[in-house]
Amino acid sequence: MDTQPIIIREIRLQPYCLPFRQPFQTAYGVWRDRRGIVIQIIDDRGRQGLGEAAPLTGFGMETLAEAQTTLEQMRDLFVGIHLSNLKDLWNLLQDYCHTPAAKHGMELALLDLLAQSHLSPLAQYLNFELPPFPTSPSIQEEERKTLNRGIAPTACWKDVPVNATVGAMSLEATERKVLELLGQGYRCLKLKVGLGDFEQDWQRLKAVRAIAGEQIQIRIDANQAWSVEQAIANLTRLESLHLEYVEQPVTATDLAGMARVRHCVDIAIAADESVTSLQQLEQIIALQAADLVVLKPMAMGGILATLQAAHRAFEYGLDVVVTTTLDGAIARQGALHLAASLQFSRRLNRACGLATGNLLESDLCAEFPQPQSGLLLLSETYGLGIEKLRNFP
Ligand SMILES: O=C(O)CCC(=O)c1ccccc1C(=O)O
Ligand SMILES: [Mg+2]
Repeated sequence: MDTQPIIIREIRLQPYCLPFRQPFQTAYGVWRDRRGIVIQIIDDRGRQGLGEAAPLTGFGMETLAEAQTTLEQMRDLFVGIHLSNLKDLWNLLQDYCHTPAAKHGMELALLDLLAQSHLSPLAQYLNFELPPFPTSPSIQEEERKTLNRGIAPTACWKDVPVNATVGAMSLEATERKVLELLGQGYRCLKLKVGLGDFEQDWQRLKAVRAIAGEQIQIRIDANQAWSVEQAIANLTRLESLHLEYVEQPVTATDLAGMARVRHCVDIAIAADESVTSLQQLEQIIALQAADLVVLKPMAMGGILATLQAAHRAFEYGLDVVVTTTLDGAIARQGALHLAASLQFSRRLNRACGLATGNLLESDLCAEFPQPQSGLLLLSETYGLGIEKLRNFP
């Protein structure tokens, strides 16, 4: 194994703008495109590491302009630096916590290089306990079946169960979308709610359960839209639909309110916007405000901080779901490697929110993994596994 340190020779920054296929609607409003910055690092041996910084409103992240400024500062400081391991990388970036998207992007490009220099896929590099990819098709088939039921009792990390993401849309459009997604083999659907009248959400969710049947998991995301009283009333009404969980029913900062909702309704509560740092996770634990946490590497300031938070959550008995922030292919691939490495530790056993690539009209690279039967497959390539960038605007 190549244990020589990597030496940063050049850092390139390239802004991008990727339109959504259809405007994506959440309780935050309508998103038409996704903007960010691609980070390309060349090391002394000519290898390329790729990262992506894409801040998003509502998750305590910096603005795009701030991310750009921070990345330019890093570019000027980091050329010539030697890195041998995760600890070096952690130390290099620990002062950049106030610009989580920029930190995420730089970290990911360096993780890509470190994993390549260790001749490992990133998921494996993140967790050296990981065995080589399972190669026997029979084993893979067995594991696939098990994963489709939402449990991962055997040591499989080659593919990750994912949920389909459905924006807030009309009843008819939701029904069409759900049929399409079930046809593609998804076993877990996540619907955005909380936009207008709860009556509309209720009709939509009832229709989705009727179409999907009881075997499909349905999770919903209110993106902070409800008051504590509304959340209790709405979720009580939804109990009969046997939802998997509700994400962020109330304001992110109202952890006591979220704890109250959790104690009043018979549906699992997931903290999302409420957890963008380890400190916030500790508060959620202290107040018993959630049953599980949704972790977004872009909002947490990188893969390593998310890994740390996930282990903390598991330690306290909270489930974890890794999701993207509707990013380009580079950041999605990073989140997928993280989810795979956590899945190997056998603690991550819920579908992750990583199947967001198809919401975008174009992407950062020509080819990226497509979910198959509700699973995202990892490639065996070293590092992040993205070889070729597309020419993007
Ligand atoms: O979880 C998913 O399916 C996709 C990720 C997602 O919904 C999301 C994407 C961008 C910003 C916020 C959120 C969210 O979960 O609230
Ligand atoms: Mg959410």
